[in-house]
Amino acid sequence: MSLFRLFRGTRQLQTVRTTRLPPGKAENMARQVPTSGSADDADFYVCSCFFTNNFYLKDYNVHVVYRDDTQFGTEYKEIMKKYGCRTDKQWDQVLSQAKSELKRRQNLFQQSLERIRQIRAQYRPLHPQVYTLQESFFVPEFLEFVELSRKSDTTPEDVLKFVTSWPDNRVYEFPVFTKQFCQQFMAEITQFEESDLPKGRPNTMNNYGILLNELGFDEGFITPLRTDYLRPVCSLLYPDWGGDALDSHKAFVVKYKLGEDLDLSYHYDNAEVTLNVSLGKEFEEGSLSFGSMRQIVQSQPRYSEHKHRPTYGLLHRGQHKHGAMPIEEGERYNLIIWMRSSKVRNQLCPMCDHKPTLVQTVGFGDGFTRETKTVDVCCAS
Ligand SMILES: O=C(O)CCC(=O)C(=O)O
Ligand SMILES: [Fe+2]
Repeated sequence: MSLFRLFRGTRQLQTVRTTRLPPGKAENMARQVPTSGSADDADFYVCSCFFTNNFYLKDYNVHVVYRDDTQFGTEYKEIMKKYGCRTDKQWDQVLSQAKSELKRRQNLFQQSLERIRQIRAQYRPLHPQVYTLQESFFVPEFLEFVELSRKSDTTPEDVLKFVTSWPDNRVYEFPVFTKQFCQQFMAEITQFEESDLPKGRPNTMNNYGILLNELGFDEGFITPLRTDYLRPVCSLLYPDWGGDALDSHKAFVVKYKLGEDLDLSYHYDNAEVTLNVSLGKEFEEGSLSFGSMRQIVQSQPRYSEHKHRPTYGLLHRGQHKHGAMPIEEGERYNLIIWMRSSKVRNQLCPMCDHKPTLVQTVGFGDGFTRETKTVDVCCAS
């Protein structure tokens, strides 16, 4: 199997939607049915800014751009003093953190492939059935909501009856999974977390949490969840953010616990639309706080707080800035799906605000594709 397929697992295979098939059978079908060449079959890329922009300096809780030592010194030496980086020794540490972040990113894809190989060879799932999406994982309200969204004459107003909405900020909440599914899924994640196997973390702001593609969830679970269930909903709710053309994703679980990560800094996602489902376990506080859209600079942004309710999902625009407030008790696990639309991001990379410069990668990369020119047959002579 090529490295590319091993990494993404979705290039040639696609799950057929199954209704309550026995787990083993559903899994076999998911692995055998070839796709018919959908948009999701495209080759995906990262933007070259992945190797320069948005480097997170943990000690100072800031994101920086690092191109080389000279640019970095000119742009940041003075600014960083405001953040408490005052001595030469502190500056040397900052510089070395930026350089090691560059190295980490350069090695990221190769290391991820190595982890995937090792996990495939050595990990024995606790609940093999949770790797293949089945309708029994969903609550009936969610299925009804999706069913309605799939109909061609359904309007956004029709589906809003199924969600709690904050129309002024376009955040939507609705029930997604059953409690039983959430428990089994978290048990699976916990078993993996406690194993000795290597783990890829979702991003540099999270020290815990698991990348789901590495564990083998993309092919049979996240991809069909995105294409068959979330895309119809997002087509209606976010047509302006490529909701009808969400053709790749990055999916992971975040975890917060006293003594580990408690919260997540204010940020925006590298996504057009994000689904954030609260899985449990038991926790106090830890709400999601939304501010303004990335492109809008407000001196006093209005924040709105959204409480996580286990089994419920919050859907929001990726570039809607948000942060997770600290938990005060217990453990909180959330399934996060950053959904990307190449149609939107090929025009402007959300991380550098330029037309993306494509760099070959493996898997979904950051969801950019090479644009194919279309010929308008009416005008062609
Ligand atoms: O912890 C949460 O609920 C939010 C996580 C998040 O925003 C992210 O990982 O992008
Ligand atoms: Fe986020």
